[in-house]
Amino acid sequence: MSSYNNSACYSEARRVAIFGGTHGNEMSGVTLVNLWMKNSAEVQRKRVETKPFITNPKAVEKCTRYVDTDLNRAFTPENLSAPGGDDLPYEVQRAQEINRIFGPKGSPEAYDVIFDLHNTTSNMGCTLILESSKDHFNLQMMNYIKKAIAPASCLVLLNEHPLLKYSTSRSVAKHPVGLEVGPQPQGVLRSNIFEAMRVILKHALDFIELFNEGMEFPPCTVEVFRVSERIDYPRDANGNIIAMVHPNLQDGDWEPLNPGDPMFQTFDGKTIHYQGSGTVYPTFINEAAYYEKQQAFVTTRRETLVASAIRKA
Ligand SMILES: CC(=O)N[C@@H](CC(=O)O)C(=O)O
Ligand SMILES: [Zn+2]
Repeated sequence: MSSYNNSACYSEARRVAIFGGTHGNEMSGVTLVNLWMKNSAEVQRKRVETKPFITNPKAVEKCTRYVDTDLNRAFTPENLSAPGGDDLPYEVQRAQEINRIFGPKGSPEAYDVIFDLHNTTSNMGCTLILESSKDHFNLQMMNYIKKAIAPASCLVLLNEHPLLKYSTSRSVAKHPVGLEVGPQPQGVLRSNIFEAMRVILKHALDFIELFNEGMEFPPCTVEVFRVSERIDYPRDANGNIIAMVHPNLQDGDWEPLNPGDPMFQTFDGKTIHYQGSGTVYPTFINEAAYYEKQQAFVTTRRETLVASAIRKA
């Protein structure tokens, strides 16, 4: 019996995957997953079967983000059901394979949890990315990890924006978790970033083990940063970028940005100010991979979510 009158039940989370190389040039995830594929003792738990998996081996081989198209945008219903076999773009074929192994997406057979390991060139520190504010299992996991790593910190980015949300590799799981750690240049390994990622994974797996052992987690609150708006670089009539991230904003991920604050600096030295309606928390500031996506940074708004008590069904 539960000691809380409002606890959410989730089935045991036995099948867990750790994805690396969804982007082939994000080296912490690639390296950790390769390491754990050789020897997975570190990521196994008594009641958890963990499968480390390289999702985009061709991109890893070439040390590039992707070969034909971004794998972390490819898990749409259209792609996952597209006929065409070998004629499809490589990442669409790969998405279908991953969906067969770890999904099918949205079905009871899908993996319980997928951690997808990413690095960013932005100064974001440790960031966990969620896709739903209603997944109390994941919210409890966030609370557990935050407490376990204190006084170090990790923030939670909530991407459930109707237009800005995308179809991620991890979205085939019942409980998708993105882990984004930076700053780390593309194709580069930094020991501090690698170790930070490793520690988060350890606590995440400990949480799942405790849950599977039957531990009940009391209600809690979790601070999240909800994706609000995509901000592009200023451009001329031909679409060419005419300004850079302003020095005051550069590396200022998660710092409040207020109306009137400097945002961009044109090549001839003019400052462009933020014109929004209130305080936002910018993140993914000057991420290298987002130039092709016309995104200089995203704004987020801070909110506190309530997670119900959870226990194993
Ligand atoms: C820099 C980077 O690749 N970020 C990830 C974020 C995520 O996993 O949601 C992406 O755009 O797919
Ligand atoms: Zn990535």
